[in-house]
Amino acid sequence: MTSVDQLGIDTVINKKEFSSNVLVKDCPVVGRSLVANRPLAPGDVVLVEEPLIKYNLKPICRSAKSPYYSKKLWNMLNSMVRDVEDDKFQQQYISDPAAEQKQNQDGYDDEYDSCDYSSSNEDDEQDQEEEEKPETNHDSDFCPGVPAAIIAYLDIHPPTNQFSNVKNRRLYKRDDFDFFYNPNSDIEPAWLDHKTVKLIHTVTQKVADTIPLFSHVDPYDLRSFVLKIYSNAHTIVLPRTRSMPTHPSKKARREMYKAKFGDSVTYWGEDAVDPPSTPTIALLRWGSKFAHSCSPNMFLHFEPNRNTMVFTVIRPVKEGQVLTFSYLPEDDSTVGGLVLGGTPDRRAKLQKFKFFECSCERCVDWDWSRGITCNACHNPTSFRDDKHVWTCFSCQAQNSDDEATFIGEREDLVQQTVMGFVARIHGHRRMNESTMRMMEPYLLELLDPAPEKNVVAVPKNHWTHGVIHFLLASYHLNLFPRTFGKGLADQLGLTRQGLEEALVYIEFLNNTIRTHPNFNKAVTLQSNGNLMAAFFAGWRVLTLVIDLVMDITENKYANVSYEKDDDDEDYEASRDNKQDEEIKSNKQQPIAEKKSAENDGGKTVDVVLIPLNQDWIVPLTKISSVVNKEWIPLIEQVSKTQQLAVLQHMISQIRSFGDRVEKTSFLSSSTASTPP
Ligand SMILES: C[S@@+](CC[C@H](N)C(=O)[O-])C[C@H]1O[C@@H](n2cnc3c(N)ncnc32)[C@H](O)[C@@H]1O
Repeated sequence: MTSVDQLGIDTVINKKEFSSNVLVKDCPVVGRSLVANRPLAPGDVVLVEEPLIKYNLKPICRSAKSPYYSKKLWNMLNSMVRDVEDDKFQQQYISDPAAEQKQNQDGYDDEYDSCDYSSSNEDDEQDQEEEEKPETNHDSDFCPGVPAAIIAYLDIHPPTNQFSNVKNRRLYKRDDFDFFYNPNSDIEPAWLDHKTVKLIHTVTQKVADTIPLFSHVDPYDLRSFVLKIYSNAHTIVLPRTRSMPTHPSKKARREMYKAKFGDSVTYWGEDAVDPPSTPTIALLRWGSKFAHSCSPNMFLHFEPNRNTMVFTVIRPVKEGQVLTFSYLPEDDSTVGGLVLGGTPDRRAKLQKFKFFECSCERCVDWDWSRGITCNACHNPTSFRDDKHVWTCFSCQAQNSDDEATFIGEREDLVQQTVMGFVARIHGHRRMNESTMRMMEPYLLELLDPAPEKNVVAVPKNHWTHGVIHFLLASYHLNLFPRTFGKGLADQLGLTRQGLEEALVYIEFLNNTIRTHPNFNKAVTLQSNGNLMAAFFAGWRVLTLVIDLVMDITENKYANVSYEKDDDDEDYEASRDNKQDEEIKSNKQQPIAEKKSAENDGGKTVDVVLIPLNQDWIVPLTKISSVVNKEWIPLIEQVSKTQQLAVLQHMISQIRSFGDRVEKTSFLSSSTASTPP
């Protein structure tokens, strides 16, 4: 074991804690890694470090971060990557038609949008959507991207003449990059069979040979730099930079984002109130030495104000234990697809972009987020181990992949469909009207297919079952009421349905992602689960539930006294809410709660509460119980030293929501038990 001080800790901000908390060790399986030098507790900060290099994944103009960028160069590099990719794809497809389908399973982005649900008759809308496709298929922001890495290389080895005016350039030492691991085909020729490695080799050689700006570059050095970026760098999502004084309406919008924006775990900085702009690639000297785990013991966030990456412990770590974080994004922009999804998909992604077969505790455990229905006893309790054998925990029947129900084409189609909808609701794809209209019946059909279709229903313990409920909840609690009105949604029972769907999703996250099932107590393998991934994925649906409850249980007229004017259209329009009517006619008994007045310097006002709809009490109480009792105490421990503003804001919203559900359901039951 080696002390980190011996290897140089210039980039580390918390030098003292870092060198006392960790040691460098050659470990079995994960190789050279950082291990705990003493027992660590949730909330302990292991490393605060400044990136050695940082650049935009998709630069759009020449800037301090991309001084060598030009549109022409960018297009040239993208077309080189595309040519090599197309070439490779053609060769592979000619020799192996099955590879075409496999190719599409490697990523969860646009490829996952090719399923038949979008075969509606509105061609014009489809055309518009086609135009939105990015210039190259980046798979996801997780993929570090070859063109941006090639441009970033010029920061380290700048061209001599034309760019002598590039200012404030950081000077790198010759050996700055020797510290990083990369797959080296000179030592292991087998790397030449790896698709991404091969692509990087071909493109970097072509760049050095043909682009004058790179004529001074050693192709071998350029190639190993790009491979090092792929193997070691992190993606972070930064907010848009603000150079103008903030207009009050923008400030209000930022406040709204502050409340809503819970979607990027890689960016949890204190300014996380603006929507994110371009993803940024950051290479850390010491941060790159932590191993990956899909059930990690640390959580990584970026602090833009200090330009530092922070690694915080999220569960107890014993002395000597390998310190891990998730190389896969834990944020819910890839909801279900990666950290929430099945082991083969996570492993494929890590193999494709990080060049290793993941052997973390979750990947070698039973694949808990991919349960299927046993074809012998018909219970949804059959799971696959890392030897690819499906075993039913109810009747012990065993099956191979070929014999397992749902696995194969059906699973692929369901995954494509749900990820296509997720990309439209929360990703970069637009939700057009026809897609929205057919979303609900399509998803319901997946859960309960008509017998004549002769297809398997999505199994209860499969991650897509959870994500389908997340999508349905988003539809019933948000999309439908926004389009057709809250009153109609409520009248049709869709709000209650949405709350029940939200509960299914939260329970999936809690029972499968935050912890793992334990059907068979004799099974010794049991990974720890991923609290942060469950929390961030849950936030998307929680924010809808919280908004609904906080809005509908507050009597907004209680503190407003003005005479009704016959011409007051706003007043009339607001009367279509059934519950407001009931309050005004005093059918229900309001109680009061204190809250900070939003526009009044933190002054508190009395909020008059409205009893909770009886039908909603059960799902809401269950949601609140899972989140407030099982998640929040742990999240509070994690944020104890860092006090991350965004995390704090989420915690306080969830706490207020729990409080409101409790008070207004009490009010509802006391109203119900009062004789008329
Ligand atoms: C970013 S590097 C980590 C530091 C590296 N071991 C070094 O010496 O610089 C990533 C490499 O660590 C190993 N590794 C990390 N996490 C792993 C995991 N969960 N399973 C298997 N190998 C892992 C793989 O060899 C991977 O290519």
